[in-house]
Amino acid sequence: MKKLGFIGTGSMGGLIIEAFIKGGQIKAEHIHMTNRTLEKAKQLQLRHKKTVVHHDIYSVINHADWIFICTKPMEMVHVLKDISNLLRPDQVVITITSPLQVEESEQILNKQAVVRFIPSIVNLSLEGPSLITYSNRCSSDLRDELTSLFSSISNPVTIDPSITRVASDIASCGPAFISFLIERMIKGAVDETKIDEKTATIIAESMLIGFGELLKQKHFDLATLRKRVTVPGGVTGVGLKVLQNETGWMFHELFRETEKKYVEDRQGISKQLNNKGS
Ligand SMILES: NC(=O)C1=CN([C@@H]2O[C@H](COP(=O)(O)OP(=O)(O)OC[C@H]3O[C@@H](n4cnc5c(N)ncnc54)[C@H](O)[C@@H]3O)[C@@H](O)[C@H]2O)C=CC1
Ligand SMILES: O=C(O)[C@@H]1CCC=N1
Repeated sequence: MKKLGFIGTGSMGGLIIEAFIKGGQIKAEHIHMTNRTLEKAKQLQLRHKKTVVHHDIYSVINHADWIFICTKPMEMVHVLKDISNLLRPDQVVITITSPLQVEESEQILNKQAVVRFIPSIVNLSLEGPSLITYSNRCSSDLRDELTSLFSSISNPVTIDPSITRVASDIASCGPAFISFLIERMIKGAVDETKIDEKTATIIAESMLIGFGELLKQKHFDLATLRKRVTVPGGVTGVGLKVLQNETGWMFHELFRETEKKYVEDRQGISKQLNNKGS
């Protein structure tokens, strides 16, 4: 059984570890992890006693076959440069951030195969998308093995690098965007009617769970679902008209802005790649 290494056990690193253990393909004792603030990794170990906490990244790579780098994008290049001469050729490096392309990680490393696995917070429920890009160094057997691992916690979608930003906006930022919109729905309801926040939140969260389950059970696609709810001459139509007017080009603007941020992040990464010393 493969041993997994984790460099960075913050929000996402920690969540992926939890999900892999819950998914059942990986045993806790096969998880080797470290974090800059070691306490974070130790906290995770309190919940999964058999996981192994290491004091530094070098010890993690000594013990693991597949190594997940779960730091912020700008820290990722430093970590890759740090470990590049210590990795065995058969080890596999898995990055989880969108601004760094697999070819760029390969340039830093020597012979190792690189995979980009962009998770989503929803993967903690062993559901939802993850976005996968395999580098050319990945054999078809390795791709199969990794796809099987990723499938244990998500629905892996292989993406072309050209759609990385928008795919990640939908898959990974999407839960935050949807949460925000639902929070706005609750606030509107509380401000404009007699409902209290707690009741509105209970109803909204319950509606969302049912909504996800309907899609999962493939009763409807989004458009059919909307049409079924919109009784001719009823209230939904009135509400939808408001949404149509108010949302306008909102999401167009959102995707333009995230693209700008992506370009900035890519420039930051390029600078680091060209800076041979660090
Ligand atoms: N939060 C999310 O929903 C998603 C995040 N991502 C990606 O996940 C990555 C991590 O994001 P978060 O977990 O939210 O950030 P975070 O800040 O919670 O976690 C990063 C962790 O890496 C540790 N770290 C940094 N440098 C280190 C080093 N040299 N050695 C050991 N540990 C080190 C930090 O101490 C921190 O705990 C980012 O690159 C982000 O783009 C991808 C998809 C979704
Ligand atoms: O906010 C971020 O930058 C990360 C990337 C995808 C989701 N969260």
